[in-house]
Amino acid sequence: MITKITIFGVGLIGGSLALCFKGKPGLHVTGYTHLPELIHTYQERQVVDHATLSMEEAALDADFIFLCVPVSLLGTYLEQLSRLPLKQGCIITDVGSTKASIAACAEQLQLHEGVHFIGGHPMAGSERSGVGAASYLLFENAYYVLTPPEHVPQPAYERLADLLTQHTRAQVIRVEPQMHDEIVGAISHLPHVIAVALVNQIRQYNEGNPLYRMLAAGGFRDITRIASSDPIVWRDILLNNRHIILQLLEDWNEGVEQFIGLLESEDARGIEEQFEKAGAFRDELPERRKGMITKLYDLYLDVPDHPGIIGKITTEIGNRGINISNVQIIESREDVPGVMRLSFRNEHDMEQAKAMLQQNEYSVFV
Ligand SMILES: NC(=O)C1=CN([C@@H]2O[C@H](COP(=O)(O)OP(=O)(O)OC[C@H]3O[C@@H](n4cnc5c(N)ncnc54)[C@H](O)[C@@H]3O)[C@@H](O)[C@H]2O)C=CC1
Ligand SMILES: O=C(O)C(=O)Cc1ccc(O)cc1
Repeated sequence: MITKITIFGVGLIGGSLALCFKGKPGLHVTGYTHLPELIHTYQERQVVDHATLSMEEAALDADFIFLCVPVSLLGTYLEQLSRLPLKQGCIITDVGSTKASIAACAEQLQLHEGVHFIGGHPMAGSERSGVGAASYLLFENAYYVLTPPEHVPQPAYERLADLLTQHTRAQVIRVEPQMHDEIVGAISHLPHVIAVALVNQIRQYNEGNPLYRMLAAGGFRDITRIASSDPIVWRDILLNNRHIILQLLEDWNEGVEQFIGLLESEDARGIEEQFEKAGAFRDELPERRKGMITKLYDLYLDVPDHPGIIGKITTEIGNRGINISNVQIIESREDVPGVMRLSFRNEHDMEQAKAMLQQNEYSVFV
């Protein structure tokens, strides 16, 4: 028995899902696009088993349909699917970053008997977009939120949850749509607005003096990476969740006012307290990077500006039989690698790597 999976919109998220499923025994992946030129791209990148411009063909015998298009198009796709003949037991799901509106839309539509809609949102992604940025590792160890309506039978929910758990290696979690939008509004949508506003503030200063861009350092890059996210995808998310985001921005303004007060009154202790409280909360955020679920032990080292140095360091550690679970280069300047973060699964490995690096005269800090 072959399980047929159809993906509408094979971009960053749709393409990453396709790569998780493609080539697995018993699974067949079809990709739908409205753009003829993308058929060739999908085939060239071998991201799907079959690519089509026909919605009917894509939907006809699918066991699972994933809607992976921008949020403003999800309702239209769902509505079109509700009018097509679908396979008995077919599960339609989406990956949209907001959940209340598509849940309401699904409730209004009359899906065929035995066909179910279950909202979904993988809590992983990037500032990149398009199928070229897709990766089968994207969802590993991330949360994958599902928002099933109450009337969806448990076996249908479990079929989808099992498919996702097994092939994306994400952790499926069930959340109510409105609560999803409130929380994701705060932890994802608000930060995107702030990053974009901050970059645009500096961009304007830079028009008068290009030193702003030249001197922009690691902290600025760290907190503004998501300002490079896709404008269409994010236009849709923000408009769709605008009521919640507007409330969040009011709270944000209160925080800004509070800071203004602290600076005006030269409240040194108050400023320290803000950093202390924020640091304590942030340091406790769970690490859920790819390839790990548990806490990681991190080492930082200054990377000298030599060609091949990163490979040399990781090889030296590997040669001692020490497993590195993650490597990240934290850019502090645009022209040199900067600081390298090496993550280990346990303290023993970290300590061994630290001793070895220090013996080799690297500047290491924990
Ligand atoms: N970007 C991210 O990090 C994340 C995005 N999402 C959600 O995933 C969905 C897709 O976003 P991405 O994959 O990032 O975007 P993307 O731009 O990489 O992919 C969008 C896909 O939709 C297709 N598409 C665009 N306009 C279309 C139209 N008019 N008709 C038919 N297809 C159209 C594109 O061809 C492309 O395949 C969005 O709903 C977004 O909210 C969810 C989690 C993370
Ligand atoms: O790149 C990042 O850090 C993100 O925030 C990715 C992301 C974007 C949109 C989502 O709905 C979920 C995750």
